[in-house]
Amino acid sequence: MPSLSEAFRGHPVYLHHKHLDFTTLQEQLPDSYAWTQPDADHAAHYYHLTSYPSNDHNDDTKGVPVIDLNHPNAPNLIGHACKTWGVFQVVNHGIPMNLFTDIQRACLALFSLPLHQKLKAARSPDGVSGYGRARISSFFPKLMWSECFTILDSPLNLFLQLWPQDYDKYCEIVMEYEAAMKKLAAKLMCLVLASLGISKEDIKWAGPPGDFSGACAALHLNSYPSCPDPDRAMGLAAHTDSTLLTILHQNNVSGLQVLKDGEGWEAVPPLPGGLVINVGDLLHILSNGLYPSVLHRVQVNRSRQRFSVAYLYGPPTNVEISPNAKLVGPSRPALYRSVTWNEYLGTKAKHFNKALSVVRISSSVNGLFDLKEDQNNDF
Ligand SMILES: C=C1C[C@]23C[C@@]1(O)CC[C@H]2[C@@]12CCC[C@@](C)(C(=O)O1)[C@H]2[C@@H]3C(=O)O
Ligand SMILES: O=C(O)CCC(=O)C(=O)O
Ligand SMILES: [Fe+2]
Repeated sequence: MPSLSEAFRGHPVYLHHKHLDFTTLQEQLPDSYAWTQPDADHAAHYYHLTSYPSNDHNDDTKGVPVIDLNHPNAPNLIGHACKTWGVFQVVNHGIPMNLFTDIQRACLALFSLPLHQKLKAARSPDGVSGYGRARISSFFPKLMWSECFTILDSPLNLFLQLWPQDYDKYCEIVMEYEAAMKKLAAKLMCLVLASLGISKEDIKWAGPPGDFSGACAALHLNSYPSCPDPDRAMGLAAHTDSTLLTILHQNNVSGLQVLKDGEGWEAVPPLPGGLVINVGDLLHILSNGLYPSVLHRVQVNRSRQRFSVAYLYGPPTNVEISPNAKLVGPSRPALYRSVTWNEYLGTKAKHFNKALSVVRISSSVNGLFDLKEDQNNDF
């Protein structure tokens, strides 16, 4: 089976911009990072930075759903959240609080290293793991106010380059975190599938015990340093993840926003001990468009560094994912052709937010119109 690290071999992304040393950029926002012009009337619509209104309401009854995984009705609540939002937060998920403290400590240690040290683990243009900018940077003329480490399976090789003497200090934490996420992701998959009326037995790659042990995943550690001019900067531009599910832990600094159909950008406030679950493009395909992948972005702020840890979870890279037979019928034909995660990552590397429409069979043939996808095409 090709590994995730082979997915980009044919689609190298050259991120040849120089600056990454945010510690030297604290006085004034360099033009290369300015997504909006000062005083420009058109600023509000520049690069869709705020082309949808932001909903800053503090109404607890609205906003991204928070779901207690121990709730007897959890599958239905999850199904409703996936259908209407493409994102939800979970509590009572069984991950001990100290694991979050530990992984956030690892983030602080990693991102606090001097730039020349971090660059020893720099990601190669056709590679997946290592230090650098988000791969999506190559689709934008401006730089994002963030840096990241991507880890596939063991962090050992990466950490050996960063801490030749002390490499095992954080290895254990990362491995423990990945193991906990793998277990939680399998549980979430069962709940999501149940909400679609699909059983584990319908998903061959889930394996006979139905533990999804063949799943593939990447751990993506993000840092968003404090920014001298946050209104003109962009932490991470609007994108969907190519995954089945993404499980995200954020430190106690806000910044994540999701696009809600017809309502605009909604903040996803950090919840102590909570985890954000995003529907990714592969679940969008598997659910035949019933659970749309969520467009999300990150805004930065003037005073506090934000860290997030994304567990990007998908099937074995060579398994064909297609709309599940139980969700396809005369009244709802298959909207997507089948793709492997490996192939889809290549499509995403080439077409970015248009990747879903590239694998779409044909909206006009089916007489159906997928609003969400059309929004994505604007980016
Ligand atoms: C498995 C993966 C998904 C991802 C590409 C990657 O190989 C590792 C990084 C992931 C990430 C995180 C930030 C947003 C994103 C679109 C990107 O550029 O890198 C996702 C990729 C994805 O989901 O397609
Ligand atoms: O930092 C965040 O909250 C979001 C990160 C993200 O979207 C990603 O890593 O894919
Ligand atoms: Fe994301």
